[in-house]
Amino acid sequence: MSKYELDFFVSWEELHKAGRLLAKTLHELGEWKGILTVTRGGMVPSAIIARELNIRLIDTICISSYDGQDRGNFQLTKAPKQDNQGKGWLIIDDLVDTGKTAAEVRARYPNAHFATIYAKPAGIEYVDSYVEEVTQNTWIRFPWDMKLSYSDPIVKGG
Ligand SMILES: O=P(O)(O)OC[C@H]1O[C@H](OP(=O)(O)OP(=O)(O)O)[C@H](O)[C@@H]1O
Repeated sequence: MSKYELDFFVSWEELHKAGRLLAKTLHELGEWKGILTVTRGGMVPSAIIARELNIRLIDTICISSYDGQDRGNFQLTKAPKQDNQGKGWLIIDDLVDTGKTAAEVRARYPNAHFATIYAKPAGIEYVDSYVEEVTQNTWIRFPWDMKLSYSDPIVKGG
């Protein structure tokens, strides 16, 4: 049985708004050399932040660990070399959940600034900036994982 009891549905508009809020925070912190995007979840947030902060230098850290809601094999397929352990760079992901991905990435780039849109308590210690905290038992449904579909009226079970 899944340990996630709650669904948190995020629309494109909400994601865009949260991404802009994160960009504002990051802008106030100073100048950034570039973005290291944690694929795939960090790609849309990175696009929003890159546009707002006029960042054109973007690289990827290719890593995955989930198969649906199940934690699968941890796979790191690409981690670019960085001068000075990532100093002056932003690392962007959509969320930290257990913090395992963030811990792995941080160990490689300890001087970079790790930022996410959402953070759950177990992973929050690895994040320098985030927009919103959600509970550990919540599964976040990002807009790229959803489609519009018909819903029954509430009186009919919708
Ligand atoms: O804090 P953690 O428990 O490590 O979970 C967070 C990570 O899990 C998700 O990626 P996922 O492994 O699902 O890869 P994907 O974004 O390519 O689907 C998410 O984008 C984070 O990178």
